[in-house]
Amino acid sequence: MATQTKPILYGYFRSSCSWRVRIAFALKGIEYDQVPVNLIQDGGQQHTKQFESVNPMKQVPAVKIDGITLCQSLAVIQYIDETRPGPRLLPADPKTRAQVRMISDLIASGIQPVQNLSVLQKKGSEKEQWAQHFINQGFQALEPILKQTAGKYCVGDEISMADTCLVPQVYNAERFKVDLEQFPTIKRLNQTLLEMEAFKVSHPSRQPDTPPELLA
Ligand SMILES: N[C@@H](CCC(=O)N[C@@H](CS)C(=O)NCC(=O)O)C(=O)O
Repeated sequence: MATQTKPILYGYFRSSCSWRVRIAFALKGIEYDQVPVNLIQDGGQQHTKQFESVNPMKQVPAVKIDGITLCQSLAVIQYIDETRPGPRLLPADPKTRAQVRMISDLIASGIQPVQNLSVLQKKGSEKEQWAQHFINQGFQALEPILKQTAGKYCVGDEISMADTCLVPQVYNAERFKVDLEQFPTIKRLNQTLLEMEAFKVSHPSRQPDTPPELLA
């Protein structure tokens, strides 16, 4: 059950997986503290012994909440959905819930891992082309699925975990110069969601560890 202590998010301003959790916290109106883990500086602070004791996967996000430490952004989001009031991020209806999980997993398991920092670091000068290729390939599948499921948001007209995954992935797509004109549904949903306060306050350009030159 919820305690008085604020959750602590170990994250990085530009990490799409951290942004998913920041969106969920904002949608639920949960106050939290942030501990920045700079994925680039000094060879990556995710590799320190200190952080390894928080998340042995050496990835962000990790969250300390209610006396436990959780990693894996979707597990965190589902935990806060199950324990906190506010908009349901996993709908009650089994069919729409399955669609929310399908879209979230498509992004979180099918797209983001192949363009993760540790993968791109192995690709050297090929990294931009590699990331662009796999995000593009993932979006080719995501677009027709979203065309079927979307209303105002990814699944119907209720905000959900799928939306917390979509916007950060589009942010990565833009970084790697994926042509979003090919994906009108993804583009429309992204624009709609970015208008929402929860997506604005959690944006990479507005975090405590955002470098001054990138602050919005
Ligand atoms: N499945 C994990 C993935 C976490 C992940 O890949 N995090 C990235 C940032 S978005 C990371 O920490 N990368 C560090 C690295 O590749 O060294 C989740 O959803 O939380």
